[in-house]
Amino acid sequence: MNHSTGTLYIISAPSGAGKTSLVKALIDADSSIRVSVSHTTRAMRPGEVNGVNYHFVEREEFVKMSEHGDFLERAEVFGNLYGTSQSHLQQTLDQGHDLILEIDWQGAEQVRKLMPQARSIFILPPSQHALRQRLTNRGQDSDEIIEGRMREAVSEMSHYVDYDYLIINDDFAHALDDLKAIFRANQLHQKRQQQRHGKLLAELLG
Ligand SMILES: Nc1nc2c(ncn2[C@@H]2O[C@H](COP(=O)(O)OP(=O)(O)O)[C@@H](O)[C@H]2O)c(=O)[nH]1
Ligand SMILES: Nc1ncnc2c1ncn2[C@@H]1O[C@H](COP(=O)(O)OP(=O)(O)O)[C@@H](O)[C@H]1O
Repeated sequence: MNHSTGTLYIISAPSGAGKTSLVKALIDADSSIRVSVSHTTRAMRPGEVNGVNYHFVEREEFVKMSEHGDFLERAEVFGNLYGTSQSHLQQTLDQGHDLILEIDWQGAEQVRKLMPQARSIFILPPSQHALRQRLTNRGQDSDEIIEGRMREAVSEMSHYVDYDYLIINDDFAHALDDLKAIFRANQLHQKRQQQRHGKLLAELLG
């Protein structure tokens, strides 16, 4: 038995905490890890690419997909719909790749019920002040949108207790090390399980 299934990871954080930057740095360092591309009805930001950052769709198309059962999970966040498409998800895991879902707490709850083996990570900013600073410095949202995200941040952050791991993204390099450590430890665990399984199978088959 050389084949092992990848692990599904849920990563949540309030908007602006740095989850997209951390996940990008993680996959730059380990190309075997995949990130699921969600569908959203949100408007595209400058520099975003359809099919890369998100699949940008009209509300009508999203609702149609939802009624068709295309989503593993979906939620309304900041007045926009977001969802994880089922297609390729299991295939990616079966190919042995770890797969990351960057989703909010509502989506995380749905995925935990369906796939209890998923590991979940919550990323916190060092302070609300730093969070506002990052949203402002990112320079992609209006003041009104930033205020809305700050209001939602408190409610999103209150769910961190439900996650397996908590990372404080104060110093970026330190937070990235923590994230890498979680993936590495799990990969080693999976490898060990695989060795055990291989040994058992060899014994069974004589
Ligand atoms: N439930 C769910 N939430 C999602 C999905 N994709 C993104 N989100 C969440 O939607 C929120 C807003 O994401 P986005 O518009 O990219 O803003 P950003 O977090 O400020 O970069 C974040 O909390 C994401 O985690 C998804 O497929 N499902
Ligand atoms: N540890 C950090 N210190 C300072 N700025 C950071 C840090 N991590 C991320 N940022 C910056 O904060 C902004 C928001 O990060 P982003 O990854 O877009 O957050 P999210 O995906 O959680 O909304 C970006 O401009 C990013 O470069």
